[in-house]
Amino acid sequence: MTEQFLIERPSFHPATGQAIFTYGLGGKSFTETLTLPEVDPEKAASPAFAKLLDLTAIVLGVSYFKLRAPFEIVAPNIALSEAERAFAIDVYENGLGEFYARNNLARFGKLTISAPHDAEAIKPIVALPDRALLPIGGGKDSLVSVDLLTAVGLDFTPFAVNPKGPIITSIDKIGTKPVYVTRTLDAEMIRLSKEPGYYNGHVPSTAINSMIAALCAVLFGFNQIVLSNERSASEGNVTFDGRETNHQYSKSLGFELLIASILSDATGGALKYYSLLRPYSEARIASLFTHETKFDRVFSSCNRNFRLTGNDGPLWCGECPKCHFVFLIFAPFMAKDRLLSIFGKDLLDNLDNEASFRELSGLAGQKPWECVGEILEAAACLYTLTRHADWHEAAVVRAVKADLFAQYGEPKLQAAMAECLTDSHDHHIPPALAAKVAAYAV
Ligand SMILES: CC(=O)N[C@H]1[C@@H](OP(=O)(O)OP(=O)(O)OC[C@H]2O[C@@H](n3ccc(=O)[nH]c3=O)[C@H](O)[C@@H]2O)O[C@H](CO)[C@@H](O)[C@@H]1O[C@H](C)C(=O)N[C@@H](C)C(=O)N[C@@H](CCC(=O)O)C(=O)O
Ligand SMILES: Nc1ncnc2c1ncn2[C@@H]1O[C@H](COP(=O)(O)OP(=O)(O)OP(=O)(O)O)[C@@H](O)[C@H]1O
Repeated sequence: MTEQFLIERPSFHPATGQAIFTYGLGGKSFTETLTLPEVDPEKAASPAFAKLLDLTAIVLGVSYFKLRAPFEIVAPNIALSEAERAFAIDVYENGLGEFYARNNLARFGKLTISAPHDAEAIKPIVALPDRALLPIGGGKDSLVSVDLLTAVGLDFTPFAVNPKGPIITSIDKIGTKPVYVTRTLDAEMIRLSKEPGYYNGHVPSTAINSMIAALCAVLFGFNQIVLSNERSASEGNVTFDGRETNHQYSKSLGFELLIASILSDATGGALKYYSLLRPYSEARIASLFTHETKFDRVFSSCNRNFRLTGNDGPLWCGECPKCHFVFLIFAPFMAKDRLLSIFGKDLLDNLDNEASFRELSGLAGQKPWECVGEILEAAACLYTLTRHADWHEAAVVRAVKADLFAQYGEPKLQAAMAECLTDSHDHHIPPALAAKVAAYAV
């Protein structure tokens, strides 16, 4: 028989706040659990919540599906509309694009999802107060959103899945009571992913966290989920199997529009989902971050902090592409002593890092499989540093300068920097809020 991935109907238990998700693959059963804060059972009884729970089961399934990546997905007890089926396929194809590219698996356009048809996908409206749930990732981006929402006076509550390290310390500094969710993955899945005969790889974590946020929005009363995804997140890494694959796919604008529509239908139009930082490049976000110093000692964008088992090293490892990229985009805008005190060392004055900066700026290799900005953006920031009093003599800046100029030419680099600092109108922020934020973030 053809191998299938089975997604069972999930269950929710208001008394314990636990949502249980069960999956089947190759004769094995896997269970993932979410533990939410104390819940009003009435809120959990709405058709909107039932629909969101089913869709969450679909999205969380990617972690288990990827062990074998079979072509057939079956969900015999989860009814899906045509739009929801397309959403599910998008999550399992494009959301796992990096996983397929790195494991050389041709799955694009070949996956099927067999599930009953839901003819009434647009659910009755749920009453949700005008409050924002703000996912906090512990890095610079969501903290810039904190600053913007505070400035324009939109009431928000911090939200995190499996909070740890910089997420907790940043939320403590924000000083508003958060909503925290504990997510427990099946330990057998993690064990198997290191065994022969099984695959491992990247999963679309923003899609996962967003579905969990949607459950909380309905249970705890928030009419909007405000992401902090930058415009650079829409750029892919490599073309594989005829498609552009993107490490940050579920942070892209395309995915944002798709999930926003699915969440809106599930709640009768009550729940909005948008990224407040979509108009901005990473460089622009870095420049906005410099306005506030209170998070300097507690935030980190280094993903080593966010492993399931936590991090026993420094806040910034200083070795990964994400550390290098964030250092690079802060350098043009932040006082040098402040930047050095955040990172604890000068990443641009160490030739061991030259190859990494070359990859980030398109002078070698490919864009790293990491949460980093656009190639041209990195090149433009490096160019700015070649003319910056504090940085033009840094070892890496000197080492790459000639190649940078030869590859791009000064006019292109200057234009790219100007483009980085020009805000885009291609976003999905409610217009009145967008206007207020634009007036503040000049
Ligand atoms: C923290 C991190 O970057 N983890 C990635 C890393 O996993 P690693 O083995 O080093 O550590 P763990 O995260 O603790 O994972 C242990 C195993 O569990 C599997 N797993 C984890 C989470 C999950 O939801 N499902 C899972 O199956 C994992 O595969 C390990 O076997 O490498 C993995 C393989 O490439 C990555 O998948 C891990 O990435 C995490 C899922 C993660 O949360 N990453 C975010 C920091 C991240 O990359 N965010 C992107 C946005 C991506 C998107 O489309 O939304 C970004 O900010 O750009
Ligand atoms: N554990 C988490 N729980 C809830 N939301 C999260 C979590 N991790 C990341 N997010 C959210 O997912 C989105 C993408 O995360 P990302 O890592 O890009 O942002 P960040 O941590 O704010 O900034 P940086 O890019 O500097 O790391 C952001 O909106 C972020 O707030």
